Amino acid sequence: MAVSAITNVAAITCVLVLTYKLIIYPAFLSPLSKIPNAHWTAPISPAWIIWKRYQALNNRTIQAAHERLGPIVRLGPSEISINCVDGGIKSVYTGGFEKHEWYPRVFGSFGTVSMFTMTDNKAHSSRKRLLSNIYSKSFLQSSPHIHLISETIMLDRFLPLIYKAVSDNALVDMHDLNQGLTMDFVSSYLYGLANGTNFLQDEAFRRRMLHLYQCRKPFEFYHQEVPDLLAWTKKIGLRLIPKWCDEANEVLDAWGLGFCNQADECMTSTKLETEPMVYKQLKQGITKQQKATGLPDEDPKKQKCEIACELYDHLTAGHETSAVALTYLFWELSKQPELQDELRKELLTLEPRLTYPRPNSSRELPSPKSIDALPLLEAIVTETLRLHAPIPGIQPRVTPSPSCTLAGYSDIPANTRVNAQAYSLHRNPTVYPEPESWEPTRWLKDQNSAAELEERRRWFWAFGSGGRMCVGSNLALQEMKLAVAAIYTNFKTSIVNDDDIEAIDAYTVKPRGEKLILRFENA
Ligand code: HEM
Repeated sequence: MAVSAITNVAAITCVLVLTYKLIIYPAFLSPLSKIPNAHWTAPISPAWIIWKRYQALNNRTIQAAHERLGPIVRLGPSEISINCVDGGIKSVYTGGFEKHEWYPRVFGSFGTVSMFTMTDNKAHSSRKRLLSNIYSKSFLQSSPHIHLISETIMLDRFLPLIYKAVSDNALVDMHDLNQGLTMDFVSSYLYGLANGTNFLQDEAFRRRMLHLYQCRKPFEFYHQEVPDLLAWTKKIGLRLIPKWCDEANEVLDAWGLGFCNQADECMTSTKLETEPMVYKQLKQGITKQQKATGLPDEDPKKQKCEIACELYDHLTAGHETSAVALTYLFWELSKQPELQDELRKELLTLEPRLTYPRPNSSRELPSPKSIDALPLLEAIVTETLRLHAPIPGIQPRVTPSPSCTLAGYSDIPANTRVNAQAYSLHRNPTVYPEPESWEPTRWLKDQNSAAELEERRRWFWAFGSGGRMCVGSNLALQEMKLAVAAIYTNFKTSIVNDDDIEAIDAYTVKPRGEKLILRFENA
């Protein structure tokens, strides 16, 4: 009798403690309980947001919650979303909150981490210091390597393809071609022009590799949001991620490693065609850092994996994002023939012009600086990156110890997952009136006040902000502007098939239909 009374008291105590810990404290007493709930179950369970993520509705769901509840919302017992600059992205991202493990869980490769996937700020800064300079605007604009890459890709691959399509009256899948263009560009800079891809001219290989890369994406959810479930199911022999994803990973890893082997053979080259700019900078930097520690040289195999992992991220982050931005830019412009004419007028002020075929076989292109200075082109690119941000999804960070204040809410406990998303920041109607409308003029100096432009710039988050901001933004902008300038100097575009052009709801996006069929005509 006494024993059963003790058991009962223990059981009741247990229930009371659990009720307090799992319901009463998080829902009513935690400092997070003051933050508006995106869903009534958010304080006690992350299930509802995980379910939305499983259904690929993350970005839209969070946006709807901010529209209803304001600049800060609670998504789960220990997860919040912010949607403001002051007290929001300025505190979290410029303030250097560390990355959440979400990144290495899904994007890790070669058994190690890269600048993109490192959670620790110190290790990250030391890696970023090695690479910032060769991705800076001034370096890229005056780089003879980028000059040769631009000339080769534009004059020998991209423009001849479009020119031929016009002559043959053939249609062009611009989304497919954009991925070829950006992969050729970024891989040539990473590993050397002679070692990079030639996706533009090798259609079959391009389609195969892009398919392998894209086919794994629907399964990223499991790594990102339910890693424990993935581990448990694996233990009992149940596969949530199909075997062919592993096979695709193997092929892609071998491909990434192959680039590094080729680049390594060109380490001593100073020829523009073969010198592997980013590879060389990274390898020399990592070796120097290792020497500075005074410890023995790093195991060459380990170093190889570190470099392969880092550069594989640049290859993937670098081609996919710029390609999708170009797809939406061509789509928007193809709906507006008058704006194409206006842009062409601006492009014809370039010296020399980007005319194709080349007059007198000249290969000289206008300087990147002169292309960068064109206001309408700049406005068109910026507006595309606002409305069709290639990374519109959440960028999770963790709050620091012991606590912090965000959007006016104080005592937010350490280790709370906090996200912002460009999808929402770019849809603030006070900053961007009629946010769903693609309106390049909102970025023009002569049509907006300095204060309006400054505010729009502050909320513009296509490349993120702070120490973890995109390292490749200047490369992306330079190659995109060159491609758009080359096209609209010479051609007019119109839409033939844009079925399912609406973007998927994900961290990185693409059109649901994975195509954009355009007709090109001589301008
Ligand atoms: C329009 C094109 C691009 C867009 C919109 C874009 C966007 C972004 C964003 C939003 C981030 C931060 C992500 C996060 O913290 O979750 C990022 C990081 C990064 N991006 Fe880009 N990116 C573009 C092009 C490129 C290119 C061309 C490269 C390669 C050279 C590149 C390499 C990287 C790397 C390595 C990081 C990690 C940086 C760090 O953690 O310090 N990106 N990018």
